[in-house]
Amino acid sequence: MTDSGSACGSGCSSCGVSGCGSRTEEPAAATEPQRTARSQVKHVIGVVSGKGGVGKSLVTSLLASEMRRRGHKVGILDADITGPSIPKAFGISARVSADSDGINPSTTESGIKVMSVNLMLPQDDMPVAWRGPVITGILKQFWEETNWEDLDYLFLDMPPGTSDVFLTIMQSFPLDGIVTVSAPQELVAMIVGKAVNLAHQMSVPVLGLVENMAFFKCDGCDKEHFIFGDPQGKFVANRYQIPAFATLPLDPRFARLCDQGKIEQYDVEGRLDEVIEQVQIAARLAEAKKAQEEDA
Ligand SMILES: Nc1ncnc2c1ncn2[C@@H]1O[C@H](COP(=O)(O)OP(=O)(O)OP(=O)(O)O)[C@@H](O)[C@H]1O
Repeated sequence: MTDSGSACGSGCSSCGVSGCGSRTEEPAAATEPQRTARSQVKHVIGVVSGKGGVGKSLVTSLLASEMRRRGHKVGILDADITGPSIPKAFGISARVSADSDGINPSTTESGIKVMSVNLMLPQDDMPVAWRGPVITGILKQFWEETNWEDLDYLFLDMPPGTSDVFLTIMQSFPLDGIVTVSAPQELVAMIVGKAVNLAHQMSVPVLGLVENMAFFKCDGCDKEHFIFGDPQGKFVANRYQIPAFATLPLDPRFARLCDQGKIEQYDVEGRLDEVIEQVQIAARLAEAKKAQEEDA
């Protein structure tokens, strides 16, 4: 059992929960090196949600677009293998190509590099009915063999929930931290707590919480309507000591721009600034730690 007893699957060799008194084997190395010579990814940030359909892919797309707008070199790895929605949101249909050096990702209009299983399938409505071990193998291959070139930030659109695929990503990708996405119902807030607790147990920093669909702004009266109930995000962020908090409105333009493949055009009007600041702080901390290790 773990300290809390909540995340134990008895698989000591594959479990990443730190501080477990029952561990008999150390987990696999936390970071696999990238094999392709054409990749230099500086920082990896996961975007997670305890529950499906709350807007995790949307938040991944908005964070990546905003970082790109600020001049960073950005990539997205669509790790939601069974429900990949990133290519559609950015209007990418060109299949990825491969050469002897590795897989070449597709590029969005503003220059974000994207790798997704949907960019390898002959048709984008072809289902992916693979079990966990196959999916985790593919994700590792995407990480190790994609020619990302130089990237400042790689965002991972993680699968929803806390499945075995989620656990593998938390263990085997060199994450600087995660951003978690929730919606304003109590149920969602409770499930966010599970993902956050798991991240804490695995020693992955939780950098920010984005409460999506927090309110709807009416054209007629310009008033904010809390149609899904009272916002929970601020309370959840305080409770789990998450340093940054942001809200996004329920906005039909999101769905429209995603459908049109033009999500890069959405202006978040500074709503994600606090979260982005924490991402940049985590990046600086990781760089300082790396420099220290190299000096030692
Ligand atoms: N704030 C919002 N306003 C309007 N539509 C939204 C909003 N957030 C998300 N949507 C729409 O809801 C749908 C689901 O969003 P999204 O794919 O980002 O969720 P998800 O959490 O990644 O889902 P899954 O867990 O299934 O991967 C999309 O069509 C998206 O355009």
